[in-house]
Amino acid sequence: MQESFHRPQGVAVSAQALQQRFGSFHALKGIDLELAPGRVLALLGPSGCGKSTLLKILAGLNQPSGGALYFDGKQVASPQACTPPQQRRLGMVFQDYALWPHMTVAGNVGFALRMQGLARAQVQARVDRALAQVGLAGMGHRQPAELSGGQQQRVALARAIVAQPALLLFDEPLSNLDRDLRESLCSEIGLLLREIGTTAVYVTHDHEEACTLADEVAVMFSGRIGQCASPQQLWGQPANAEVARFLKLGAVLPAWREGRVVRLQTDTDAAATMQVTLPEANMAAASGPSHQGQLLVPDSAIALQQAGATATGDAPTLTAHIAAQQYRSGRWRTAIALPGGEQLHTWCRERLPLHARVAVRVDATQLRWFDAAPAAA
Ligand SMILES: Nc1ncnc2c1ncn2[C@@H]1O[C@H](COP(=O)(O)OP(=O)(O)OP(=O)(O)O)[C@@H](O)[C@H]1O
Repeated sequence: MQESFHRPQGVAVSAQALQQRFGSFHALKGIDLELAPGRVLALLGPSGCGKSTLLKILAGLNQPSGGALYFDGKQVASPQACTPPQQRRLGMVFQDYALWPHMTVAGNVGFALRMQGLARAQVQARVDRALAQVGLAGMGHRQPAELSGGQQQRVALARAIVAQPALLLFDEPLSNLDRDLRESLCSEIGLLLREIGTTAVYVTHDHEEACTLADEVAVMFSGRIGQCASPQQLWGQPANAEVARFLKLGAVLPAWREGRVVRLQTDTDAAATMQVTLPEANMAAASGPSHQGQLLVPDSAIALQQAGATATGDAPTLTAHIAAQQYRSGRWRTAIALPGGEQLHTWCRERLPLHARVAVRVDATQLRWFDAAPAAA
């Protein structure tokens, strides 16, 4: 029986319950997404979570085994029918640039326009404009082999935008470049996307890249979206412990709560328990009166208590030990290990002895609670 899906209005991309099976392996297990025109979505997640598989369905390179995909309210993919890539008005940028080595830069960028039968002068004008937009004005006569990796990726970007696509797709385009170049090109791509206003989907496993570029970030795990939100929301209000762990927001500790009162063991001594009352806003992932679950202690919520200092006010404290320190830009980035092995990170002015026992003051207003999730099907 064919499932029924709604025809989305005013949405550039709408994925409804998308599934992808490869034989018995279920690579996408029901993806729902909506992307407004001109917005940039990053697909972020660990290796093998299904980012590229989802991008290939958007590109028309894979046909979904379930669900439906709409571009501008028109269905482009379902298990029954699939619009081919060349009819989807797409621009694509891949990790390996995929430039034709025997063509000049201008030849590469203008190829699709020539195939569309545009007049020579028109092709030239649009190629020149696209090259200027990516910072390669005047380099159209060069061969790809005469360019650096970063410049080749700019050519690929110019080629993707020159035909004014309705949707731009990026598959880890910066992962072959060194760190400095990655950072600068990433901000440039972000600015360019805002300038041209094209809807875009960008696959990456790099948190910073996702935040720099995207209006929304979908964090994926094992073929599902764990959370889709703005970078600010994701970092400030992670929806579950898996998202918090993946984003490395801090330590995620097993705990117990009754109402808003959370208790966790703070030391190897079973009697040592920290008890805090969380603000209502930090309990969004809680239901029912009491529950076993996990407490996120973000790195930003902790401060090392000076040796010998007495606890101030009723700030809760954890006992931990110094696990490692690295000197960076005049300060020590300090890893603190909690009894269960989880680590928190903070900055110190001074070097501390390795394995020294320390007390860690915790700002309870920054803690977040997650009820233990039922076992995944
Ligand atoms: N054609 C295929 N046949 C069988 N399995 C596949 C196929 N394509 C992808 N897979 C599997 O589907 C899962 C998701 O793969 P995908 O490439 O989408 O992950 P990813 O999140 O993009 O990972 P990475 O960041 O490493 O590129 C993986 O387990 C992969 O092995």
